[in-house]
Amino acid sequence: MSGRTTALTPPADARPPVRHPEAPAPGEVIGAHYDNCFGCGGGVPHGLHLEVRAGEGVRVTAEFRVREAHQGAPGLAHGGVLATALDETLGSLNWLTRVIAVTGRLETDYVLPVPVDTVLHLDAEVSAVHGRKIYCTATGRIGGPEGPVAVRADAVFIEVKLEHFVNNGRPAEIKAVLSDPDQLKVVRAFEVNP
Ligand SMILES: CCCCCCCCCCCCCCCC(=O)SCCNC(=O)CCNC(=O)[C@H](O)C(C)(C)COP(=O)(O)OP(=O)(O)OC[C@H]1O[C@@H](n2cnc3c(N)ncnc32)[C@H](O)[C@@H]1OP(=O)(O)O
Repeated sequence: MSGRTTALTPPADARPPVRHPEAPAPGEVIGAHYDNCFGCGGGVPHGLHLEVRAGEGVRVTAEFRVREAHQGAPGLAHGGVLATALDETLGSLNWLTRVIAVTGRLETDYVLPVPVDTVLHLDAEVSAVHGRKIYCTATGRIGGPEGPVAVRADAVFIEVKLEHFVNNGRPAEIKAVLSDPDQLKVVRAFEVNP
């Protein structure tokens, strides 16, 4: 990290993140948390369809192919879409800690333009935890997992309870989720870690 706002710097008494004993094994694909999620859901035709894998420790990797629907400038990915890819990858870290958290702050650096059809190789990790604040970073590389960094982000996610979604989501979608057995498995994964 460099030149970051104070809010993105963990305080001195922050602690290292803890991988949950039931976290997906390294290399395992972390499935979509919601079919209609713009970042990972299979039910969104123009979505990112991000495929995320668990890594070692509290780390994930992901791939995202930029498609025509993701353009900003002609032939280039929209910056907001790239921020979404970083945000979604960071959000997937929830599955390694089994702590449910939402983005509080996301600061993004755009280093290289990303053409349509490029595969963005993402990785993200939690660097520190302080109370409900989860400090994390992500990078997106092009030309391969070891290629040059095209985008990167530092973020603070804030731990929330399931009520955050139940109380704030549109009732129709909440009702549908709570009556879907597959979706309930996602909810239960977090209920075991209150
Ligand atoms: C039935 C449903 C099934 C659901 C199944 C599971 C679904 C799993 C979905 C996962 C999805 C992931 C997808 C990708 C990640 C998104 O995109 S998440 C969506 C984007 N983010 C949001 O919508 C969040 C909107 N913001 C909020 O709701 C509220 O501001 C927050 C973030 C919950 C915080 O509110 P709050 O709980 O009142 O927090 P508060 O007590 O004021 O502060 C707590 C601490 O956090 C710090 N803090 C608060 N806000 C910030 C901030 N913006 N920046 C820095 N620090 C902050 C405070 O300073 C405080 O620090 P301490 O004083 O403790 O040191």
